[in-house]
Amino acid sequence: MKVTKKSGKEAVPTIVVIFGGTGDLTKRKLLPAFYNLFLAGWLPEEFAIIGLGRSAFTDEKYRAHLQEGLTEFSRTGEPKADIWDSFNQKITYLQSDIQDAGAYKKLGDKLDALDQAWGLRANRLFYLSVAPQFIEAVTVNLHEAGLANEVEKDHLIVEKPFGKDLESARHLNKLLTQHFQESQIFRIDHYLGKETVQNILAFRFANALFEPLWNRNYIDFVQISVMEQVGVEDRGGYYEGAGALRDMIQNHLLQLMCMVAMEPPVSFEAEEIRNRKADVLRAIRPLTHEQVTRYAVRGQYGPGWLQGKQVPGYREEPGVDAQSNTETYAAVKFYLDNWRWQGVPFYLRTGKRMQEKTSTITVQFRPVPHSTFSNKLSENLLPNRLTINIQPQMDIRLRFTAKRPGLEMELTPAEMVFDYDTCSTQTPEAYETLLLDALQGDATLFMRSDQVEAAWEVITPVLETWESRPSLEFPNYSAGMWGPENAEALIAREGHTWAVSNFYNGQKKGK
Ligand SMILES: NC(=O)C1=CN([C@@H]2O[C@H](COP(=O)(O)OP(=O)(O)OC[C@H]3O[C@@H](n4cnc5c(N)ncnc54)[C@H](OP(=O)(O)O)[C@@H]3O)[C@@H](O)[C@H]2O)C=CC1
Ligand SMILES: O=C1O[C@H](COP(=O)(O)O)[C@@H](O)[C@H](O)[C@H]1O
Repeated sequence: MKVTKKSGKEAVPTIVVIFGGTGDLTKRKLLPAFYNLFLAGWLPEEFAIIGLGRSAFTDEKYRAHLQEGLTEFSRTGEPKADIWDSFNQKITYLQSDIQDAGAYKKLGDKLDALDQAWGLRANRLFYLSVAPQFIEAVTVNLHEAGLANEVEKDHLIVEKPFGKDLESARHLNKLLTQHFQESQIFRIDHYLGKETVQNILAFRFANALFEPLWNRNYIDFVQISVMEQVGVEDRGGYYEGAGALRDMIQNHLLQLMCMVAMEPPVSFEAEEIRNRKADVLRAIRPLTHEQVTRYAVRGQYGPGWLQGKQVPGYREEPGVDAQSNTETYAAVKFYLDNWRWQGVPFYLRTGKRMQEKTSTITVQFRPVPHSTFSNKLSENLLPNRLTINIQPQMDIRLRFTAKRPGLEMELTPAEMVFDYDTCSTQTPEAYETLLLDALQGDATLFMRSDQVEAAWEVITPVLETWESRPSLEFPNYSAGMWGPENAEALIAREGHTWAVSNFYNGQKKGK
């Protein structure tokens, strides 16, 4: 077994209990992540997974069900028979209803039996891969059954959505902290586990080159775009009550903004990193309801064409109201009231059914203060720009201006690139990183209660304004476009334009 990337600690003997063990997330993400950690030698010898659900499975049938998911969804593909055979012996199933206190007695017996067999008290990681309405039942029952009493050893992972507004998030935090210490609770935001997202910390704080420029004196604006090609798929029921602002901006995009805007941490300790990120959220200038129309834009996709195929509009998707007011696109401009970022706009946008899938952070530097070159030559003089391509293209590229080789003085944009494709190591999935951190008790990449609440506070004026004024324009963009037209106006007001991914599938795509 290997030691951790951060502290040099080994993952200690652990039993993972998955509430929602028969659900989609377990099959699609959690089990493949645990399997790949096993494959790569990260799991301890004493390791077990207990899946829970109401569905009737024997241990054998449950393992076969998970194996199907592994074959379909794991980045390493179909598991090799001998490796799967040794891994699947670690998995058992407990048919039970979350709300039935008696089930926790049976769970306790299973946990004790494993501890006895191993001759130690293993750590316990309870994964709440269930709808939020079950959080109360799980926490109360775990507490009353005394199954998670060891603060240092027992942890809880809580999935999104973490509330649907500030009030419900506060309520959830209260429920959780009634029975658990904050240090035991890992609130997951899978974007923080993405390889390219973690690299923002390395890029910023392991290089002396960029930090002196990383402020209002040199940076013109920052854009964070998470564009998806998929529509709402079969999640209409959930998405109708969410929308792009709650589903993506409240969590993933604001977390990305924190990574870009945070002050240098003193150490790589979880609390230090999380404090610096919370500072960013607290510094975001609150929007008034009047400002929302100028600072935020919403959209909803209508029918359109994607990759040569006709696709339905959002209102035609299963589980969606024919008059739905839910936004599938959101763009917001934020300012930070602190010394570093005063006056620098941060543009955040996300949408479904976009022309391409591309998640990108663009940091645009100010233009040169005076052009040494003639007007004609300066036409090619673009401001420096740092682009962090998060997915699917994974790279960091810095645009600068160079002399085109030749006898004449001609300027041309050029790039310095760190391309993940050139690395020999396979990129782990976000859930692999996050689950390994959780196994090692490292909360750095998880959300603390104050961060979650601060993020809800930031978007509350937008949520309230949009909910109180249904859009009369929806649908206002066709599937396969880049979102509604007024998203261009939002940024054009400051003389800026949205950056399109300039490198995709190996093809250069304009400036
Ligand atoms: N799927 C995904 O890709 C993502 C999911 N999430 C979040 O993860 C959580 C789980 O999502 P997902 O797996 O998709 O949901 P599913 O609807 O696929 O699964 C729900 C799970 O909850 C279990 N369950 C429901 N009621 C009970 C009960 N009374 N007692 C015991 N078990 C119960 C079901 O088991 P059974 O039917 O056997 O009783 C099933 O295992 C949600 O909070 C979701 O928002 C977050 C990001 C992505
Ligand atoms: O949390 C969510 O994220 C996905 C996008 O995740 P990605 O890793 O594929 O970029 C989004 O589709 C979903 O609506 C949202 O709930």
